[in-house]
Amino acid sequence: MSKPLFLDIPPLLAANGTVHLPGSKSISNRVLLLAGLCSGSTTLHGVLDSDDTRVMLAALERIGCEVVRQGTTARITGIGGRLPVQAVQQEPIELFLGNAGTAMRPLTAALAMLQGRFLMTGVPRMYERPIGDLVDGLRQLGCDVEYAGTEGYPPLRIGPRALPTANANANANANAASTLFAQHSSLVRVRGDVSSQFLTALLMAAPLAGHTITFEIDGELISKPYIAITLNLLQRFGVTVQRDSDTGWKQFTVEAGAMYQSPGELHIEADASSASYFIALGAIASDPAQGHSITVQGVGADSIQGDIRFIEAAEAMGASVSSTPDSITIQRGQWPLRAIDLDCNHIPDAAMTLAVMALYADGTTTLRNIASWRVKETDRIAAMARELRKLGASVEEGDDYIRVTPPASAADWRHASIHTYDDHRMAMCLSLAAFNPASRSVRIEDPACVGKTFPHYFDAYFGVCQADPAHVPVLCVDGPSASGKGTLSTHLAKTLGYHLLDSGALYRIVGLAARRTGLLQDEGEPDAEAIARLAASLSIRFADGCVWLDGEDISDAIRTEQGGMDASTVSAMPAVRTALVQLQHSFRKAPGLIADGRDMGTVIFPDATLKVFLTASAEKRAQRRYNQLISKGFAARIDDLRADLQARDARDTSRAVAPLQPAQDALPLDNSDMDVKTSVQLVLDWWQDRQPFPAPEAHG
Ligand SMILES: Nc1ncnc2c1ncn2[C@@H]1O[C@H](COP(=O)(O)OP(=O)(O)OP(=O)(O)O)[C@@H](O)[C@H]1O
Ligand SMILES: Nc1ccn([C@H]2C[C@H](O)[C@@H](COP(=O)(O)O)O2)c(=O)n1
Repeated sequence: MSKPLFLDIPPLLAANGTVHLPGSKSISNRVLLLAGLCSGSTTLHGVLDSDDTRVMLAALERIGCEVVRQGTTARITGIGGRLPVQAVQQEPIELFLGNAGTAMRPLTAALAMLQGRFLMTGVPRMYERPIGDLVDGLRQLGCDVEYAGTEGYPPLRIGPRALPTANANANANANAASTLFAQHSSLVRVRGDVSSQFLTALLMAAPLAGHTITFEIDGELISKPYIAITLNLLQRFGVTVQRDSDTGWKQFTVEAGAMYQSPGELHIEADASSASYFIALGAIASDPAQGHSITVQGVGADSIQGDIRFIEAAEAMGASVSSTPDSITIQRGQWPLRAIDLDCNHIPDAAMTLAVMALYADGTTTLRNIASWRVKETDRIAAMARELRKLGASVEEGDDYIRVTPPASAADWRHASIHTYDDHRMAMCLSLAAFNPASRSVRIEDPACVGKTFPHYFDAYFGVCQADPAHVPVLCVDGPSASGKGTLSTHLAKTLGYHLLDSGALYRIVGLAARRTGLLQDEGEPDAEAIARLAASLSIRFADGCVWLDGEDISDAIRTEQGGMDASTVSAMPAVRTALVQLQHSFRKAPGLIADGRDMGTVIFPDATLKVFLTASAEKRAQRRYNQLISKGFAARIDDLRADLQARDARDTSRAVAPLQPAQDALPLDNSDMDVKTSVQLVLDWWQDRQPFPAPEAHG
């Protein structure tokens, strides 16, 4: 199945718990490149695993670095400031960099300083993000960078940098050329008011020039904290950047002889911009009166990231925050939040979160000096204004500011389907709108876009959010054995981003445990009360697609036909059914639940949003089960399987408690002649019909 089209977030009530954040994107991509330019190996711990770092790693491998990844640790063996011979060739090497500005800009600068040929490409939005000022800066250094599409924008074609000898194009002559170059110095003028990434890129590449370079900033340098990260990390890789004595932000000099030196090992702190969503979450929904708080691990008071100053802005809006060197704890302080008027130039990315916090403020919030929003993953000022209006807010936007007035009253909040513009930050910060006082659910379109920096964002978010169970939507799939409930339910859960309850597995586990302990035997009447006590005491865990009982993976053990019959036997015991009710209810958590079984719609979740009763002819079901077993290498006889299915159906249907039968309000679905894809789509259409949002449009 393709990427989920949307994620519906039910109304949320409160937030409490601890979140472990992924590594910083800004630091990860900088240190990956620096490690790639060094000699020798550098081991980086806590590397962000996301779209943007993946394109950087792939590019490093293509230019000749050795990359070994294990979890969040990466060992990079760098090229030592010089391309390996195989990378110096006539045909350009294409490097696809997606929509990763933190890869496109610094890689362009570094590669342009070297002696190879490259074609720097990306997604269509990347071709709308200006890069002309960086290219101008590189050309001042003798770099050969051409626009392969529109002037001023990627894609870019890079050729060997001109060196001051007659035949300096060859890598072999680079030593002689750089000796000559060391006697030179360059003054490069760089615009500072569009993106600080241009200066970052030039500074990181400067040691490759082989001579002294002074960068002079034209205009006011924006996003200075990002330059501070660059300077800090360059220092850790042995490169000192000298700064002007006036403000420190007008002139930067990298001396000839500066050379990258691997620090050997480096730990990357968690992403401060990603922390902003959880800082805001704490401020909005962690009520100290209920003993609630949100703790963010991995980034804190010692952070080198500029976005850590989001804390000050959140405090200005009323958050109560305390920090350790590597953690932040947040609770609700003033409520409603306080409206603010803030220059956000120092926290451009995290400031988007303030725009959503503004929905919960006591007046109009103005965020200023955010012109850079317009050239990010999308035009974030326009996008934010449009989406906040959908929720019921009044929004004024200017070239470099946004002004947000919350909905006048609870009744003015709207159900909104939030378009995310392939922008991870739009998806993450707008998820906070689900705490609205009108208990409106919020649809986040294309939720997978968070993969750019925080692939497991929604797991982390729902892991600390609480909802009234009555508000958590449930979709029940009941029906006889082998009708395809599990298959359908798994696809639905994946597509809707919901939790999955395989209630049959619970009865199978009880059956297995009862047989293992001798409480269930082929002969004699089993002691139902003893089996119910056993059921209540079991330590069951569903994780990583497996079923665990007391630490043992029993996924296969419960799937035998004997397991099915034992499950059917214990499931007919009223005491066993009662013992499992609470456990089944505990699966009902935000954002929603797909419940697969026999009595999901009739007994366990009678208030479910949608109930499907799935059937298929006994013949088809036996055939499917047969195929299933044979494909797993088990011996099977179709006649036996049909007989077992019919015996199980008879027992499940005729038992006194919670028999297998359609709920009165269930929609029947006979999939005897329907493939999986069609039945999944049909149920999704039924589901969509019951949502307050318009049907989504497919996206690429
Ligand atoms: N619509 C369908 N068309 C064809 N095959 C299907 C369809 N739905 C499911 N199947 C196949 O039928 C087999 C049984 O499906 P599944 O395990 O999902 O059934 P089930 O109802 O959950 O069974 P049980 O109640 O025993 O757990 C699987 O191999 C599955 O791939
Ligand atoms: N809600 C449920 C789910 C399952 N059972 C029983 C009936 C089945 O024969 C047995 C195994 O279920 P399966 O894994 O095949 O779906 O468990 C039930 O009574 N109520």
